[in-house]
Amino acid sequence: MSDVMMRLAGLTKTYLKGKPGEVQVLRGVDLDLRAGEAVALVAPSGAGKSTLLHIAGLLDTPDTGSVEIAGQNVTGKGDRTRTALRRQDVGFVYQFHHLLPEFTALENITLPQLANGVSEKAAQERAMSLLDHVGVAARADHRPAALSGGEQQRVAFCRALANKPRVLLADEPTGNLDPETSDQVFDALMALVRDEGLSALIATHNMQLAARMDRTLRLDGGALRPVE
Ligand SMILES: Nc1ncnc2c1ncn2[C@@H]1O[C@H](COP(=O)(O)OP(=O)(O)OP(=O)(O)O)[C@@H](O)[C@H]1O
Repeated sequence: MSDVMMRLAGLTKTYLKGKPGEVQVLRGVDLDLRAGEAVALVAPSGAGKSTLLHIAGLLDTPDTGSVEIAGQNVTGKGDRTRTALRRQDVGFVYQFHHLLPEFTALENITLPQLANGVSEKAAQERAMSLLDHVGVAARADHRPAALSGGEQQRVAFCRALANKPRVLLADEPTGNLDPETSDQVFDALMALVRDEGLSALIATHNMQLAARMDRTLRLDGGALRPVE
């Protein structure tokens, strides 16, 4: 189907295969993430949420099954191609921001664009527009240590979207914030996702945040099931 932005089909993953401690984490994960759709991923701790997000984000490979992004089958491609596709098509947000401490907020968002061949002027314009969108433009020249946790996470969202990915993957993007800040920062993320027309798979333990997305899937027993 043409409106499927990311298709995961029959993904399996076992750690320590044939060794003591073997763990079969994914046992056949299927997901069609449609263009412009935001899907919440909920999972008990240890169910394999990070494993799934890393495979979807081309940071790891499945044992079997395939990952397709915008109709292109990524499975089996070499490291270099997968890295290029990841840079171009996928934005990643983690629970902790992972911003570069020695660079300002603005620089953290311009650097990935410069690495992708964007001109400095265009990169800065894009960065400022994103920062403005999430309400931290006034903090553009601050380094991460001089920003609040919520501001750091907003900057991390901007960085993830800097290169205009088609798919956003997020692993507990507001998980380290207090509930009120988490709510506001999550609103900023959803506004970005909607306005940029992104397809998003966002892991959260918070069912109220999950309810703001288009649908919710639970990862349990190695497979995805809808949550009503
Ligand atoms: N490299 C590895 N080698 C062996 N076992 C691993 C490895 N990575 C993860 N596991 C195991 O696989 C299971 C799933 O791990 P994963 O990190 O994907 O879970 P998770 O759902 O993200 O957990 P959490 O919500 O607690 O972060 C866990 O039992 C974990 O201990």
